[in-house]
Amino acid sequence: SAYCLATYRSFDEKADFHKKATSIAVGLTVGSWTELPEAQKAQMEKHLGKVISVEVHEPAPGEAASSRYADITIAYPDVNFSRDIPALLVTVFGKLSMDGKIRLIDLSFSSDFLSGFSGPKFGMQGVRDLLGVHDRPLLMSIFKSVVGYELLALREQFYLQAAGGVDLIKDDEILFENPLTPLEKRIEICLEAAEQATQLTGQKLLYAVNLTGSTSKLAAQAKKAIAAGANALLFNVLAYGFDVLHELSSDPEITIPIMAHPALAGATYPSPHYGISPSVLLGKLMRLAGADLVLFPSPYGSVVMPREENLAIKHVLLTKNLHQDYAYNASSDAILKLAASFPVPSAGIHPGLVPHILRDFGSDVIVNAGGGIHGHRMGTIAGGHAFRQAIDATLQGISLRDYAQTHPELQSAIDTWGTPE
Ligand SMILES: CCCC(=O)/C(O)=C/OP(=O)(O)O
Ligand SMILES: [Mg+2]
Repeated sequence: SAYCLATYRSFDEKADFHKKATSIAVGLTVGSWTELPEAQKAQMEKHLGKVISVEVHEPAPGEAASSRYADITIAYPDVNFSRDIPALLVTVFGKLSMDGKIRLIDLSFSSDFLSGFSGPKFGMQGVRDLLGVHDRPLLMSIFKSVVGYELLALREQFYLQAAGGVDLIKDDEILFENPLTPLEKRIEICLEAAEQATQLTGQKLLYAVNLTGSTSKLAAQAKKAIAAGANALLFNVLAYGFDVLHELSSDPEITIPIMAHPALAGATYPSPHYGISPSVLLGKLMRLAGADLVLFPSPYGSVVMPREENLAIKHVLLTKNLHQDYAYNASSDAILKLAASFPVPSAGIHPGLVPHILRDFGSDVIVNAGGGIHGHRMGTIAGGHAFRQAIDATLQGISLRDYAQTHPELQSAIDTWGTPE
């Protein structure tokens, strides 16, 4: 049979980690092993978890005993669970997530398990194709201060963002269905504004409207949005669960890209001793569940995630396949290639940070900002221009300060937020 692999980082001052690994492998699969009669063992073997590796890290001299840990990899027979993310997560980290200082730091999937997932419907390439932009990073802006606003105010704010040359505009994740700006109306006025802006910029534009409401109505709500002309969806995945994203992304009638927002991720990824690593939570699982674009805190903004974690997310969102061809995964010929998801490092991004973003992510990235656009001293349109100028300069290998000498919007952004260069 084939296996899904989970790697944990377990902290314990004196545990026998090999013993612990065996108890995890048995406890989360067949329950008990040594006491079983031989006849039963033969029958249960295919359900038995296997310890793949245990790497113990003893504290260095002078280091606290509490820093002792082991990285433990366990192979779980995929015959033990159904082809859905809840089944996998409950198997590999359900009860175990509550059992002391232990963190899920990696997951890899058997081809059989992956066969249950078609991944992102558009992915990075598909989003680029929709916009007709293949030669540079994309630029996205975020509505700011939307709650309590009337349609006209929203329309105006949308137009100013679009006129600044952004490629995508997203609702803020805290904008829900409300009497002032109901979904269909919001879509109508924003797409009108988009058309008006396109006459100025010549650019196409995606507007990711926030898909909200009760889970049972989400698919219908998405189709209502599409009927109203929506061309992208924003979705607060973690508040609903990965399986809801999977349902939406695999629905053939949902024919527009889905943008995954990381809201609530901070409840799970930050601790080094507990929870789930960002590359799993905001990387592999988002792509597996079918997110076309994935937002996550950048290493340099206001809500910060360590740079190595950002780079790990980038890797798993873009890598050619999520299948780990392991000795235990017999069918290596059916390696599936899920479409790559667009990385969107976010929060506190301003034009001065563009060189860092392109250094870390290259061109396959979406530069995303709310305050960094609306907070521009010369106004929102200038905010978009400043970002486009920063991207152009960086792609040409010109320093922002030099480029700013002939580009006032960029100069003004540097005056306000500086640039680490
Ligand atoms: C990581 C999510 C970022 C987000 O939702 C958001 O609204 C960012 O806004 P700014 O920090 O760019 O103003
Ligand atoms: Mg937001």
